[in-house]
Amino acid sequence: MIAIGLIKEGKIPEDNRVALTPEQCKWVQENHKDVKIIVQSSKTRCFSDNEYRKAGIEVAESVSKCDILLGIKEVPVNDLIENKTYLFFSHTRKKQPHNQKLLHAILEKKNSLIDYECLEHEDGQRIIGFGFFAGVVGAHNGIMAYGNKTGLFKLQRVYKQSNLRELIHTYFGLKLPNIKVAVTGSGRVSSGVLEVMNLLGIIEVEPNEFLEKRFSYPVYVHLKGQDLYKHHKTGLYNRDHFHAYPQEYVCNFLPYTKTADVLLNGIYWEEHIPRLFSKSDVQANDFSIKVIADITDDQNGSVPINLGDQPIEDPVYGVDKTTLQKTTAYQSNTVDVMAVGNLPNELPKDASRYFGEQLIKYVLDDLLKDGSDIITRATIVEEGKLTKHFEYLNEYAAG
Ligand SMILES: NC(=O)c1ccc[n+]([C@@H]2O[C@H](COP(=O)([O-])OP(=O)(O)OC[C@H]3O[C@@H](n4cnc5c(N)ncnc54)[C@H](O)[C@@H]3O)[C@@H](O)[C@H]2O)c1
Repeated sequence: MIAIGLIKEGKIPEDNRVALTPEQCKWVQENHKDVKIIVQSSKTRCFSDNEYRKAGIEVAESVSKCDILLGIKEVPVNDLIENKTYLFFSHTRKKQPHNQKLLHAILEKKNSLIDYECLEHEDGQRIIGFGFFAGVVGAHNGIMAYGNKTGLFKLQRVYKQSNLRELIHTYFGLKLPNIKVAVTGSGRVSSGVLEVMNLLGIIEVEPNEFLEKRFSYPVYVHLKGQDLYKHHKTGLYNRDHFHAYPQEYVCNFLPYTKTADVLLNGIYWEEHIPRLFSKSDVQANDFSIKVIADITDDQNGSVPINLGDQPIEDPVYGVDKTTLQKTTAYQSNTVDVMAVGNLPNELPKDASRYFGEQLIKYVLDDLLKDGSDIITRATIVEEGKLTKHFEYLNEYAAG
């Protein structure tokens, strides 16, 4: 018998998502007779202890009897139990300083660590992620902020709805003004954004139409890599080349800053990738963007006026167009920025259900059997030792 524990999230602020919903736990137990799931009691999880009990799942204060422990966010060092296999987002593979002690403790306590972020299909596509729901919530919040700023319409908060279906109901009867929305990115975040565009009845137009035409109804343009970047010499875009040599590319986004009202940003960004625009572009008289939902959410990243994160309850701040300093949102001289690092927590039940589905489909069988290439590539630590793929973390983990 293999015992799997769903751990109570210990990171502050506490995450309300979970790796398997009550229904999914029930399904796993019914379809894997050799598996028992124990849920660690939690008052803040999006599914209550009682919902698990009703599904026939044991709820307990401790999961120390379990072999495999599933969490979401980083496990506090003092909560780590020795000799267990943990799965969670450890945020250690880029040597993040704030998690150095955690990796060190995992080695000391002879744990194994499989990081969800490193679970990838053969072609490098990530198996598990919450991007779609970040896109849904971020797009909603961006359009909501535009409504708040202009007073033209009012959208409700996502986290006050119990799930995505209920959120969709709140869109009934809503008539948006003829705004122009620029959507960037081609991953899961942007697919969540496009879902909301369609649900809100915002119509897709081509880049040239978006730049040149006026519309009497709300429109959006979807800008992917090939629309956003070109090689500084050849003027061409090649995806693999761009990923390898982003510093050789320039960004074509500037004209959109002079016609869009809202930017919903979902591109992948890292240091050498050109930014969408520069800080000083915001000061130009013809900078037309009033609201930016920076769903990607890198401080001073693709959106250079991302001046840091906000909590879910208060997601938007203003950036003064003259001083470029953070200020109160929704003033006449501000570009209003929505920047939240845990957007999927506004739709925790849907996000958890999706997460569990991917886990069951692509990971669980391998985890219960002898492992697989997917599991091997995502295993950072095995029984207290860094694996071959992650030996580069040696110094970091020792510190
Ligand atoms: N604010 C939040 O709560 C939140 C939640 C989830 C994701 N995010 C962030 O949003 C961004 C997009 O996430 P996603 O889930 O859409 O990602 P994804 O992995 O689904 O898609 C990323 C896209 O970027 C491209 N890409 C991958 N590697 C690249 C590289 N080296 N250079 C350029 N492009 C590359 C991929 O081809 C893909 O189209 C990420 O930065 C992610 O961290 C934020």
